[in-house]
Amino acid sequence: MTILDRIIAQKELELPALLASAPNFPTIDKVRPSLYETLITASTLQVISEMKRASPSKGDIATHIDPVEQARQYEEAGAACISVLTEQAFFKGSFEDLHAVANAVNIPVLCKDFMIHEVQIDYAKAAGASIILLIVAALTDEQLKALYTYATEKQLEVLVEVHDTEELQRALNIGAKIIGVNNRNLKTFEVSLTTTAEIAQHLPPSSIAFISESGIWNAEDAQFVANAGAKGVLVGESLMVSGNVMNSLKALQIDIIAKVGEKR
Ligand SMILES: O=C(O)c1ccccc1NCC(=O)[C@H](O)[C@H](O)COP(=O)(O)O
Repeated sequence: MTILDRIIAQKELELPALLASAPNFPTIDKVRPSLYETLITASTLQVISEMKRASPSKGDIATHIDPVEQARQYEEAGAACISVLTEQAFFKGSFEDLHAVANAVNIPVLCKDFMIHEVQIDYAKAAGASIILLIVAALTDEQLKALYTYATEKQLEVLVEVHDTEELQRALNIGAKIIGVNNRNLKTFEVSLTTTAEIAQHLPPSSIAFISESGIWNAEDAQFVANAGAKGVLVGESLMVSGNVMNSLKALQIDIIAKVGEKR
């Protein structure tokens, strides 16, 4: 069984409890900017900054950090979006973290979880997310389409995550507008930024907002994925352990103005 299989099995175990109750978070009444619009109009690499306490590949990363304080620093440093890991068993996150962060900031907020059922999207929305993640590798084509449609009908944006060209095609088939390449192989934990460069070559010349996820530590990494065509990066561990969020995040916001005729 791969780690992704184990996480999905855990999600299936948790579904009955979610289905048996309704989300009960105080309403957050905020109109957030569209991440998609921010990405396709940006002239600097946009940073989606993640609140990540722990992970299956690294164990505990930063369990002591307060999500609201971290989120405020991300927003102040110019993050385009805040990703909040809500998965509990493997990442030590929660919908409560998501709600607290969504309440504290005005930028887009991504519910980073392993979605397999509409009820999880209901919880994400109720907790204040403006974006959800769908991982192609975790879903059948039917599930992917159904969850994508369900989320967009609820006025949520959707980040569709892929790791190879076959998954990219499946994301394109459902009309995904924001596509993230995860540089981390969720089956082996191997991280390689060349995954972004390889998959970018298969992107159609269209207005897809293309993001590179995982393994981004410094300006050199940011430059590498920007050269491959990324408009944004999703960054967790390096910002969680940096000790200076402002400097670390700003270092990633490199210039990405495309030359005339160049495909980005
Ligand atoms: O991070 C993991 O170990 C992991 C394992 C299995 C499934 C997902 C996993 N991470 C989720 C993510 O996609 C990352 O948190 C995110 O892209 C940020 O990555 P990083 O900057 O390398 O912390």
